[in-house]
This record gives sequence, C-alpha cells and structure tokens, in this order.
Amino acid sequence: MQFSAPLKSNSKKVMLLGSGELGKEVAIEAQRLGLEVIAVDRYQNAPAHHVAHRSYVVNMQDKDALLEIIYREKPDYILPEIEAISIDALFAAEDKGYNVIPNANAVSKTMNRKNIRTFAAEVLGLKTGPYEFVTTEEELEKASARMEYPCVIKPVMSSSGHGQSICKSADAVGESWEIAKEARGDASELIVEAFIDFDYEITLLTARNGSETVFCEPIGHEQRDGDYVFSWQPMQMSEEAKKKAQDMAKTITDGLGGRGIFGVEMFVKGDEVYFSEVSPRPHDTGMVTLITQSQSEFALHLRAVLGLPLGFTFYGGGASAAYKTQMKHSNAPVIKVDDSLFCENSFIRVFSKPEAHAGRRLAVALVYDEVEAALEKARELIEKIEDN
Ligand SMILES: Nc1ncnc2c1ncn2[C@@H]1O[C@H](COP(=O)(O)OP(=O)(O)OP(=O)(O)O)[C@@H](O)[C@H]1O
Ligand SMILES: NCC(=O)N[C@@H]1O[C@H](COP(=O)([O-])[O-])[C@@H](O)[C@H]1O
Ligand SMILES: [Mg+2]
Repeated sequence: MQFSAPLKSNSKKVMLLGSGELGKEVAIEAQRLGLEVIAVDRYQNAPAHHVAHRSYVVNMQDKDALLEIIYREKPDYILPEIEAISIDALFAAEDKGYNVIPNANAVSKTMNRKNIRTFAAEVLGLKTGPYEFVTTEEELEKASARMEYPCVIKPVMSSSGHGQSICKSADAVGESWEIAKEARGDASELIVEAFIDFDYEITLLTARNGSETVFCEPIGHEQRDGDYVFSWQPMQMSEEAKKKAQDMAKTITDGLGGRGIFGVEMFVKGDEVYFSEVSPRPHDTGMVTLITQSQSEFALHLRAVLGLPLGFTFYGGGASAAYKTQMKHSNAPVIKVDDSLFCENSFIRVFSKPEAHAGRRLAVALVYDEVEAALEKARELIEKIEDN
C-alpha cells in the first residue's frame, strides 16, 4: 500500500489565501496549467483543499502564522481569495519580494470601504452616490438625515451583506446602528450612502496582465440580504452606459495596478453609471463565466497573473443561480439534484464544503441560453436542488 508523497517539482507555485468555491476553480485552472497549488484557509477540507497539491489550516488574521506558511512554501504567486486576511502579512511578504496578486496595497484599499471609496471618488474622480463616514451613533443620525431616507448603512470593513441595512427613517437609525455591530470585520466606522434607485447593477470583470486590459461582457445580478442569488451575462446596456462602465473599470483597475482579474461593481440608471466597489480577485457573480466563456474568470485570472495573453471567446448568454442550504450540517452536506440539471445546456458545480449553517452557499447551477430563457431556467432549476 502506498500513500501520496509530496511533489518534487520545479514548476511555479501559487498559494491561495482563502480556499472557498472561487479558489477551487482557480486551483483547478492552475493545475491545468501545470502549476503547483497550495491552498490555505481557516478550516479543514475547504473546497480548494480537495484539488490542491498541499493544504494548510490557519487563522487567516494571524500575521505570523501566515508568514510562516509563506516562508516555508516560498510561492511564486500569492493569491488572496477572501477579504479577511492579515494585511500586515501581505505587506511583509511583498517587502521580502513575494508577488502578492494584484498587490498588497490594492488588497488593503479594497478591503476597507473608506479607502476604496475615497480613492475612487476623491482621487480618481469616479462618479459615486453621496456618502459620509461616521464613528458614533450621533454622527450616524446626522449623516443619515443629510443623505435623506432611505439610505444605506454599512460597516467600512465587512462583506456579504453582514452588518448592512437600508435605513428608511430617522426612527430606524438606532436599529441600523445595532445591525452594523454584526459586521464580519470592523464595525467601528460606518459608511452612510445615499440610496441609489438604480435600474440594474453589474459586475464588470476586468483582467490586466501587465500589457493589456480586457473586459468580459457585463454581468447583471440580483442580490438578496447582501448576497448574490442570480447572475446573468450579458447584461443588456446602452452603448453609452457600457462605454462609461468600461472607462470606469479601466480607471479603477489602473489605479490599483498589478495583475489579475477584478470584479468592478457598478449601479446603472439610464445612461448614468455609479461606481460601488471592486474585488481584486474573481467575483462570485462571475461564476456564470464557467458556462459562457471559453476562458472563465478563473482561467483569465491565472492567465493575467502569469502575464499570458487574455484573448477569449464569449460563447453567448447564460445564467447562474447560487444554491444555499436552509439548515445546519455538522458533516459535509450531500447535494441531491433533479436529472434535469444534467440536460444539454445546464450543469451544477458542487463546492463540497465540510459543514454548513443555514444560508451557506453550497453549489451553483449554470445554464447556457439566451439571457432571459437562461435566467428563467436557472430560477426553475434552483428549486430542484436539495441537500441533506
Ligand atoms: N447605495 C446603495 N444604493 C442602493 N443599493 C445599494 C447601495 N449600496 C449597496 N446596495 C445594494 O446592496 C448590495 C450589497 O452592497 P455592497 O456591494 O456594497 O456590499 P457587499 O456585497 O456586502 O460587499 P462584498 O461585495 O464585499 O461582499 C449591492 O449589490 C446593492 O444591491
Ligand atoms: N462574495 C465573496 C465570495 O463569494 N467569496 C467566496 O466564498 C467563500 C467563503 O464561503 P463561506 O462563507 O461559505 O466559507 C470564499 O472563500 C470565496 O470563495
Ligand atoms: Mg458587493
């Protein structure tokens, strides 16, 4: 009987900091390119751990523990996959000559709404809605009144809707203040944003490889409780709005610099485009590219990181639906799907998370068709998935 031994290899090494569903697809693409993959996360048997050469479990906020793994593995590329990482570790690694994707400064800026918003609006001059930052409940009351109601209140450091609320009146400010404390990050400072009554919102995936920048077709999406539930591509936009969105994406990604893919989130009303935020990594709404493009956002991310050409073919319309469990699982949930998910133009990607709580995303259903039909089918298919 023989067990697998560590790989002796001279191939380039990528280290994923965060090993969820997005990292899993990046890891698979890296394997396809012959790279060695090290997957790191806060818990065992994270999705990308299953498809990596080696994996580590560590407190991702622990600077010394992260650096220990980095120095031990000496990766050629460090790919942050989640926001909640010790940023000091990334700066320290970069100082020692490690290649952090896209760069530690971009990761640092985008993990804090104050930094990225002031950079986008005040340094780069991008159009955003009105906003203010506050640190006390009293300041929140005054700022909310100035933004008028409804307004959107978010911790400056948080993600996936945690700690966010739409405040509808002066009476509800106290409640928003309490909700903000549920931040997945730091709730000591909040951003108060005027509510933008947009027609639709998009993610514009933008890849930079050091010599060229390419855009994917805009992705439309529907959010519920601060998390995406459906996405589709292409989102139909007027030529003017699309051009503004691409210019905005180019400006913000040039401003952040480095190589890799970025998910630029924007709100669109008529021909007006408002910058919202940006992820310096693949975006969850971009999972739809697994079915719509010859090179998915994950493949493009790696190509960009490696400085390879970014050409790809957009095959045509498609949609994705996020599958979330409604119950708690202390063991790995089993996903059961109806046969119709295996028909010619649809398929499912199961993430294989080792446990779950209600609301945790476990799989994604993908449909290839004209956008409207694809979205309708995706809404239908998601009802045909169960877990136990
Ligand atoms: N100012 C706003 N006006 C209208 N809707 C908003 C506004 N800000 C946020 N939203 C809605 O809430 C959703 C989530 O907000 P946002 O993208 O800022 O945070 P997040 O998605 O939690 O952050 P992350 O993408 O890092 O997980 C947006 O996609 C949009 O649908
Ligand atoms: N919007 C960010 C996003 O989609 N991130 C993706 O979700 C994972 C965390 O999932 P979990 O919360 O179920 O562990 C992350 O690792 C990443 O793949
Ligand atoms: Mg967002």
